[in-house]
Amino acid sequence: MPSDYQSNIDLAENVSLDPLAVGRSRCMANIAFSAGSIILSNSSFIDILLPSEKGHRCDHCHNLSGIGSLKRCTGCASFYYCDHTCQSKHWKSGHRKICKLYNTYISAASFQALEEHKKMDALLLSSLIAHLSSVDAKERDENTAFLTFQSLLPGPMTTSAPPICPKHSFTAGVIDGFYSRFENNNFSIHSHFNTYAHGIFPIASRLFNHSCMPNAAVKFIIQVHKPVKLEIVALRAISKGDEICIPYIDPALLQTRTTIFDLTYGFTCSCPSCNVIRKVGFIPEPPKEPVRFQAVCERLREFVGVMGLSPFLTGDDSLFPTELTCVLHESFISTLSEQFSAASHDGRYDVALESSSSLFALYQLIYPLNYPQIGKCLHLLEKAKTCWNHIVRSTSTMEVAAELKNSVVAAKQILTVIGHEGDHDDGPLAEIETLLLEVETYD
Ligand SMILES: C[S@@+](CC[C@H](N)C(=O)[O-])C[C@H]1O[C@@H](n2cnc3c(N)ncnc32)[C@H](O)[C@@H]1O
Repeated sequence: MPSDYQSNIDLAENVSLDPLAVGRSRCMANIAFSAGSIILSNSSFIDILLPSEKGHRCDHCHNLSGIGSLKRCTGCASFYYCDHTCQSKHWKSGHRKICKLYNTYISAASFQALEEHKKMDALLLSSLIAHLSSVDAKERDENTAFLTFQSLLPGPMTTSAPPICPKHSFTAGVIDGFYSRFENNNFSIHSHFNTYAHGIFPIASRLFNHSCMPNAAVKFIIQVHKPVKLEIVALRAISKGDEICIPYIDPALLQTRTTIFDLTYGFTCSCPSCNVIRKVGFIPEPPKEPVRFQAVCERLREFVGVMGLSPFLTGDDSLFPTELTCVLHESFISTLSEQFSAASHDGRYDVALESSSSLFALYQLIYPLNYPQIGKCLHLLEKAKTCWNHIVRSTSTMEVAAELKNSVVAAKQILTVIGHEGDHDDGPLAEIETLLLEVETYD
């Protein structure tokens, strides 16, 4: 068991579990949380880097280093560490059970035949078994993380576990039981909101249900020599007695998310946003013809400009105009994103800003307040950068300068609520600070 495993149960004392007929239980706030409060802090139980991150990050603490500066395990040459401290901790917590077998395991036909996400599950499961095999049975069976992991609800699929790496003494039934918890309790670990690893955080999994209009979100903290830490952050003020929910998947998957909940998690989402989508029923494709597409975008911006609270937050579909149902088609987001990127890249800043404003309007409709995807960029930081390019490369108006200021201030507010996440470099917040300095020259 990783000796650094830490779960801040003190913080979890501010929440409690309420029984539920569907999905066993839900997490309730025992106190009021202000926006930005950390509700839970929980170290990774097991985690695995994405293949693309191997050699860039330490396999133990995930610290990002320049290529060549990490120390490679001399046993397998496939795991990389900041230094002897990280290597020694990773060795003791399970790598010693995998090291000699790892390369044969990942090059075997049975592993190579797995789909990419199943390969990640197979590696996570191998890490779990390696952890469990590297401590004595008494210590293992009294470990909070392991006990909590075993208490997690299994996913709806009943597939057998993929081939795993270490030699062990668990029966196939026990391994399948572990595996049945992977699909619906697996977190994507991100830095500045870009996924770089997968991991299991049993206490967070035990506590938080999903909502497509969540009042909390997950972020990760990378600390040198320690396992990555998950934090649950309040996105807005949460009252005592409110249920606390996080998003399991991007709520912008407006059409496919129902299938994902059904197949991967085994539940039907009853959040206000899903209720509106159910009541809307058939979602038509957005018009292909540019003039009609632009008319839908204009109507969307107008509706969002005057709507007050989003119907996706209140669940009141009577507020949602029928002529806008096509904006819920997933191709609407991808079309606008492509328009925005292409126009921005080609220096057609007017077009880029209009696409960006439409995307931002859609995001205000379908995402809760302070949702990181809005602050992360694309629609505020990226928009601000486009405004800035517009200003420096052409004779743009005061209107664009005002839009730059509004975007950058709003992006900063969201990222301030979420707080720092991931790698130690300042990421999007640093870019915002730079842009804010530029904005001042226009005040
Ligand atoms: C990570 S666990 C969440 C904690 C879970 N409620 C428990 O009591 O252990 C994920 C599982 O919780 C249930 N669940 C999560 N969100 C739900 C929701 N919005 N409605 C119903 N069930 C939900 C599903 O069974 C899902 O597979």
